[in-house]
Amino acid sequence: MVITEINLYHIEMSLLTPFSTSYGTVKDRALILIEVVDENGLSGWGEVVAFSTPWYTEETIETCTHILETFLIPSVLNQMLEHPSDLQKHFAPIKRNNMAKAGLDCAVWDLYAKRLQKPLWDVLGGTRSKVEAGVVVGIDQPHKMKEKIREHLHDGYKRFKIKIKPGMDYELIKVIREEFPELPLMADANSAYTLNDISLLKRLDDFNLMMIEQPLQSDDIIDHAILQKAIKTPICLDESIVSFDDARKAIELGSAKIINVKVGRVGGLTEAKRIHDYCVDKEIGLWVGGMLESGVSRAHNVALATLPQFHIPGDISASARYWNKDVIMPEVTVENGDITILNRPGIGYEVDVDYIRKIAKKIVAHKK
Ligand SMILES: O=C(O)CCC(=O)c1ccccc1C(=O)O
Ligand SMILES: [Mg+2]
Repeated sequence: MVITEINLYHIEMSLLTPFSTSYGTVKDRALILIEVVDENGLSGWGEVVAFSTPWYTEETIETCTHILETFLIPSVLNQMLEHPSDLQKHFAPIKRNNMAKAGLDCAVWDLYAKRLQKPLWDVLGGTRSKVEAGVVVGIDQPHKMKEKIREHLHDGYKRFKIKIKPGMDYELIKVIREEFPELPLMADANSAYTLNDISLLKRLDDFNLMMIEQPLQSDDIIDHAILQKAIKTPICLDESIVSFDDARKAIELGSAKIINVKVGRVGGLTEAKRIHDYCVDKEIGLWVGGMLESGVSRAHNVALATLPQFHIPGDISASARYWNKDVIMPEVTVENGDITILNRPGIGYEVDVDYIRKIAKKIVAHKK
């Protein structure tokens, strides 16, 4: 296939409820939707999930725009690609900038599957016809967090993640556990602790959490290995894993028993699948993470989650959990805690281009 045109749609959507983590709060979500068009006029879609500020990783929407327009798009436009994994050699001279790469990678995977007239989940090697949905409750007053959990339980979600931070940890989880003793519960610290907090982190073993996500700093895989030896709760790494090699090293060191795979963080579906395949042999638990993203990226996440090692329900919730109106048709829905896979070519959901054009702050077309 030859990509003859690449369009960047800069959009902004307001979250229905602000989302708070140990780093801060997100309310208005800026995103870039990427459309790649082939020589036959067929389109594939991807999304840049970086935030406006570098709080989660070092990338931002602005750095991604720069890297895409100056390096990634020129390296791909009008090149012959046999398979989406051919992008890796075009990306190789450009270090990191994974969210910029992932946006393009996902668009090319969607296009590739559409050209084959096959669903993306099938082309990726998925084996499930539905995926289990989990949900995240941001940091808030404990009674409000419990209220949210009650609502989401009612909606059927199968795994509950709460955000924690110093001062909102032991007592918070305790009050939640008192009301929900059997809840499949986990906590995400977004790097808010250090090894100085080891006694507190040990005490969290009291709560039978499914896992604790990214308790220590992003690059602390050695410290995470020390912590994992000291606590019973399985450690799940998020921010620390930005590549296949990071996953390999963290597993080798014993820094985690579980990995949260985010397509954006690792640079696309090709790298995500490599991590997946490695973790099958190593018996590492896997789930698909979320980035408060639009339906385009949610659709890619659903496809990825059909791969066999994704046994744990991910941060893949219904569109309506985030947005008044999503950019795909139909929206992603959760029924009895499951998202049913659509058996249509590519991501399976239709992108609402009219709506995107209407809300876009800027549309930039690239062709030679
Ligand atoms: O998409 C979601 O439902 C929320 C997922 C989430 O927790 C998150 C959202 C934005 C940035 C980082 C994280 C995280 O997993 O740490
Ligand atoms: Mg996380």
